[in-house]
Amino acid sequence: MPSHCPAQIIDDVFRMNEITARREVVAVRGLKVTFGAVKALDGADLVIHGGECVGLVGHNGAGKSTIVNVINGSLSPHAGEVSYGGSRAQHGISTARANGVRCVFQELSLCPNLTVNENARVMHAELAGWNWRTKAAALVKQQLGDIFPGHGIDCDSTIDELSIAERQMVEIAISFAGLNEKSKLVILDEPTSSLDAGLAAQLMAYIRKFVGEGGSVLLISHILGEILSTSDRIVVMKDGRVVADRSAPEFSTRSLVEAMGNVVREQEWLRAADKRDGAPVLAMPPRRGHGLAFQAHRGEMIGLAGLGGHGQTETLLDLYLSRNSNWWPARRKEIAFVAGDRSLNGIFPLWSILNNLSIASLGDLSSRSIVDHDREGVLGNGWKTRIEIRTPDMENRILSLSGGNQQKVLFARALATTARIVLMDDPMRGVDVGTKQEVYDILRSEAAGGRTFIWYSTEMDEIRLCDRVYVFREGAIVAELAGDAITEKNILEASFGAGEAA
Ligand SMILES: Nc1ncnc2c1ncn2[C@@H]1O[C@H](COP(=O)(O)OP(=O)(O)OP(=O)(O)O)[C@@H](O)[C@H]1O
Repeated sequence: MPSHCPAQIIDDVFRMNEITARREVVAVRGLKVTFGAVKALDGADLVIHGGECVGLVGHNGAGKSTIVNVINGSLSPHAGEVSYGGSRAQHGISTARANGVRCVFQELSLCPNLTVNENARVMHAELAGWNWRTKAAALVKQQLGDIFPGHGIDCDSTIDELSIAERQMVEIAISFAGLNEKSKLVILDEPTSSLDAGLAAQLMAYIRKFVGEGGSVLLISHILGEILSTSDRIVVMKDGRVVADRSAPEFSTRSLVEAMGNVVREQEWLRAADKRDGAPVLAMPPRRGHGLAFQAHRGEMIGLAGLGGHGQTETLLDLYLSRNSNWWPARRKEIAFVAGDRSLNGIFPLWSILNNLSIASLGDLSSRSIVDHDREGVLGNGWKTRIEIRTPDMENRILSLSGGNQQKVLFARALATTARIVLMDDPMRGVDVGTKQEVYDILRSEAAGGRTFIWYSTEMDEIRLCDRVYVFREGAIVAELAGDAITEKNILEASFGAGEAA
């Protein structure tokens, strides 16, 4: 066996890394995909090399998920080329998988009635043989621990027993895991949409480790901070085309927003004066008999903060039920709800976009139980323009919309009602920066007009927009912050219970 001096070994390692880095993992060129009148991809090019994290950004409906569906083999382009590892092969899901392409979809795709370990078996056919359960359990446990140390997920639970954040964590872990062969390219479409800041940071750190070891990641996110901090290269899409493709340090938040075709707004969010005069419009005693009570006043924007899954969604549901009967629906609802898990609780998948939007306003749009379809159409077109729902026709099926555009419909459904209180369960999941700015303005003006918003958000920037914030820990409210006391530091301290021991 030849002996090598240490310098030579280091040289070899460097050379190997360079070869890996230049290796083309996936390349798509001149892709065209149309859905009826919509050009989802209009000549898009994208090349991903070994050992790099490519950030992919663009407005809702820009074509990001469509390009992903072509890369993972589930959608055949109408024109263009797809190659894996530098060579063209027959396009399809099995070719993509054989070339190490794994994908975490925006709409999570785990089987809800199977356990975590059984889902791993579905995704990894190589987990075969009489002891596949033991192998699956070891694989998932190890991968979850590597990405999300201290996760606390029981892998024998069925998926429907897990929170939306835990489901997202499981799907991410299963995609990175490899029994015989590691994944070469992991595509993450909005991977942090349901993760709180701590879990998102763990994932970003793992992505850097994975690409450092030669793997590749295509990271799609509307949270520009994580794109800028984690990617080596950033690709910007607009209307089905790639409009910018540069190394990450060449971008700033401003230049990214501009490249996406949005105008950067500098204006400061001025918090309104304290609105806690008069009787609260909504109140709830301390949850589980401990912690603080909840109160909301007319025109207040109240944030629910804390680590994900600590009782925020349950509080929203309790508040909703406190004003709604399950068995006798009110004609005019006092309270509207924007659901967090859009595919599970939000959209009616077989209905049109318009019907999905108007469903909560039918009482207002009808007389003698007959819906006035002209007024319904006006309502739909008004919101289509107001928050830019990208579709040629509101009569199209809701599933023809991109994920972010579906989310806008859910948002419009609640805002279009006459309800004076709006509960929002992380409603901006997957919504692009430009639209977010529009929506923040709408919220601000509606609150000034006396509407009350109760807003659970996993994004610190959104929590900072609120007048008052309740921080949750272990199912109860542990802190109340108002005005200038709403800072990331105070929220984190309350979330982790820092300072209590002191
Ligand atoms: N199955 C479909 N039927 C009809 N139109 C579709 C279908 N899938 C996607 N589209 C359209 O193709 C365009 C691109 O959608 P895509 O999902 O790729 O956007 P995206 O950039 O991923 O958006 P988002 O940020 O909201 O996820 C959109 O206009 C969408 O409405």
